[in-house]
Amino acid sequence: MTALLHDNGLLGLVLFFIFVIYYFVLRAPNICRNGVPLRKPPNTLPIAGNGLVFLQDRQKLFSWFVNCERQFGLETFQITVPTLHPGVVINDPSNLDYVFKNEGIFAKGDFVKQRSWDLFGNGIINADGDLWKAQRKAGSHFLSASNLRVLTDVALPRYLSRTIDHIESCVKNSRIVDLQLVFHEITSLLMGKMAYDMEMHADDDFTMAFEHASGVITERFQNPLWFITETITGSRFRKSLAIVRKFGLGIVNNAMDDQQKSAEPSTQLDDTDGGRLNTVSGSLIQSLLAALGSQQKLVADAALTYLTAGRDTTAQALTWCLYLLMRNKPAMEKIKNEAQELLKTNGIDIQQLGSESDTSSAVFAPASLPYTMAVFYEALRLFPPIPFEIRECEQATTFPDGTFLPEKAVIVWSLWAINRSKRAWGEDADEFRPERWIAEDGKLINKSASEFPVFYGGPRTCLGKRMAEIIATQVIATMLLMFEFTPAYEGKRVSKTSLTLPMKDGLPCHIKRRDMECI
Ligand code: HEM
Repeated sequence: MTALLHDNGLLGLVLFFIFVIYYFVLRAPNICRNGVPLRKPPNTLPIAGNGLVFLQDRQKLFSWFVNCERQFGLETFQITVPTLHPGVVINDPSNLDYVFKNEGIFAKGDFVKQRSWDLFGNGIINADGDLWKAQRKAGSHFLSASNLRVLTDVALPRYLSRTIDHIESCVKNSRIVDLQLVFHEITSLLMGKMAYDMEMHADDDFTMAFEHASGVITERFQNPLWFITETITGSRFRKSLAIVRKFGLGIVNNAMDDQQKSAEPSTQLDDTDGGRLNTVSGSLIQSLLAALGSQQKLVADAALTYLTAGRDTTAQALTWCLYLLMRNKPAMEKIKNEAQELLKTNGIDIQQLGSESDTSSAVFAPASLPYTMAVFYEALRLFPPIPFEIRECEQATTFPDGTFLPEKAVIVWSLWAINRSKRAWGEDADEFRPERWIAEDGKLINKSASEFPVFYGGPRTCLGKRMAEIIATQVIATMLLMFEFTPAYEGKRVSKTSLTLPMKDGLPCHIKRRDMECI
């Protein structure tokens, strides 16, 4: 088809569109519930279907999903997009639960894989079967309880202290600080050291290239003709991919060198902080190498997928969290008071906060900071780091609500819209109200994966939820005890096009050091 387009220009294009319309629109079967075709969103066009909706800017697309959720409620509705198999949008938790529990039926499928292949290849997010199992096992080892203890006791205090030094020097020089960059730097240092034994930074060439490539991959999900438009507009994308691939192979080569160097295991037990961190350093990439063998490209795909899964999502969640807090001073105060009380109860001197010898990490655990966790969860609700999910039916099936899905049907759900459902969250669903997460006994309310699917669910549930929660509580509590933040921008912030939810133009802030004597 592509050759035809190149050789015969306009004629090729016309034939191509006829083919598309015939194959994907006129031939497309209607999806039914109890024998009745599903309803379609208003303004669905005869041939273009809902294709134009998906070409819109992402904020408009988010709003479209929210409006549909408010109009259809739990009812599953049909969407059609030229070049795609028939699709449905789901909002009903019982359907979501069915998807989570039947991952053999609902796979990423060709639709997702074709678009994300250039960036993730066979990395865990795209992999099925044995390849998925091997990467999941390697990840479970990396995120074991003992490694997470090294994260809380050694790695996070170390990198947090470095970040605080950086913020303090900006404060002294009255410089504006981009908090998105700050959080990205913390998670880059953490993941770089613990997962790959590498020094990684938020503003290195690799990160910039990865961000650009992720934006282009997302556009592929919105633009049905991406494979044509990219031949014209894709030169920066191809350069970015080359940088990302080179970086991925670099991680693997380093790890292979380390493997050879440490072929003779040391018999000395090093129980210092540095020693404990060194035992974890590179543990993810080493487990991936052990699990996947020496296929360098595959190991590099796996490593890069873990990097975006863990580093970007967590940094973005923290960014939106601080964005919401700056608009809600009482919530900031409550976090500060909660953290301060905890330090007092445990006899920890507040003056040592943020130093290399800071021991607050031992007490700043998610379970001890319910209000801080409530704020984090409320930020995840309003700004889910993975705002959309797409799956494809590997075989025909029927949802619990009676919707029959033929093989290859595409299932879409928008976390952005589900998390703003007035039916599920009340009339104030659009508002930031962390208290909705606190039960009468003061503990955090637990929601099932299908009610609050930000970390996915079932066998493929997010492996790093605990890691993200630990990082969030420590970082938020420490930062709010030490500093006051006010926005250095006007109006609202929005996200930029990406597979995840980075904030467009960052989160520039004025920061003031709190007088710790007076706290
Ligand atoms: C707030 C932070 C985070 C959020 C909201 C989040 C959310 C998610 C979601 C929605 C998925 C399913 C993605 C899909 O398959 O389409 C996922 C998968 C995954 N996440 Fe997270 N994640 C977070 C942090 C982390 C961290 C810190 C790690 C650690 C490295 C991590 C590792 C993974 C892995 C390995 C998977 C793939 C699981 C599988 O397919 O078996 N995530 N995450």
